[in-house]
Amino acid sequence: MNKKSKKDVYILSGFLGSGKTSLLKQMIRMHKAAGKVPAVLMNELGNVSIDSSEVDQDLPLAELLDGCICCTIQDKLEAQLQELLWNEEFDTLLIETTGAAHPVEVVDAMMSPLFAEHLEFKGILTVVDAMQWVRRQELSPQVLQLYREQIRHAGVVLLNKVDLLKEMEQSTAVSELQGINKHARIIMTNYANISENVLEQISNFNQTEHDRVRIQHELSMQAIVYTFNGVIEQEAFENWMRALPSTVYRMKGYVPFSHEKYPMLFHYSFGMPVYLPEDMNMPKNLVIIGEGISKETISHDLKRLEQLKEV
Ligand SMILES: Nc1nc2c(ncn2[C@@H]2O[C@H](COP(=O)(O)OP(=O)(O)OP(=O)(O)O)[C@@H](O)[C@H]2O)c(=O)[nH]1
Repeated sequence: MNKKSKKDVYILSGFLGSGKTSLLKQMIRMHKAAGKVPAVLMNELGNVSIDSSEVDQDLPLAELLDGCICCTIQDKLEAQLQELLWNEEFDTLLIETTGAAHPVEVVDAMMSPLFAEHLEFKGILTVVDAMQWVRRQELSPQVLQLYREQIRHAGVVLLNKVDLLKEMEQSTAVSELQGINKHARIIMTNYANISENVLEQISNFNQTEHDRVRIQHELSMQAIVYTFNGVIEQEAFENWMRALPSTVYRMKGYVPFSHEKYPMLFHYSFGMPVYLPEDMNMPKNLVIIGEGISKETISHDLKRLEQLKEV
């Protein structure tokens, strides 16, 4: 593991051909200009990588081919991430997803409790092909639904290829996208050309701690990592879990219950918890993925459960 242990992670989402690789190139340029080293993880559906030749040779690069991060190749993703974290020197990880990926599933696949404490999830940037958006009625209902999901969970939405639209169409498209995600910053781009202050909207890129906390609260999607120091009562944990808002989509990790020798593997998906005993010690990390949730509140509440057990 290198000197800066927490790596900022951005997910680049968007339908096929929308401009994700163009955005990746812009983000690499921006990070380099700020003196940061970005690493790139590319996921493609085919078994040959086409886009990886677009990435500068000197950057750490991992490729996941022949399947989508969010469903078929989760294990490979874990292995690739671990390899990058342990063997490469970098500050930021840029993940380019396939056009078929659901963003919540990608965040879920990426935030493994085995190493989540080394990752700082910054947000999702979704690229929308402006012309395809105008003609979206030609898409199947399933593809249209995926489109909406990619927009709904983004911190920033790029309405890309605006050179192909008339001015009137541009403003209509912007308000339609804002209607789907009122928290996101919607920006019109050509060739995904964004300015540095767009990254400032979703990260602590050159920012004070105060600004970072304020902006994090406004983000659409968050992944929070809590590391337990002590043990907790299962009943108290379940009471806490039941009081969570419905915008917590997913939790997973190893929870140290007072009655168990080792932390238990815990999975929670849209309200349904599953517990599995472990027969060895695992990192006591709990990953919480959702929208409009506060890291401070969650950390405070879980710490209190640990303190309850101490007295
Ligand atoms: N006219 C126009 N073309 C663009 C713009 N941005 C990207 N393109 C073109 O659109 C095509 C797809 O761009 P990419 O950046 O490769 O998009 P992608 O989302 O990575 O594509 P896939 O990896 O195939 O999903 C390329 O031929 C780009 O040159 C734009 O703003 N205007």
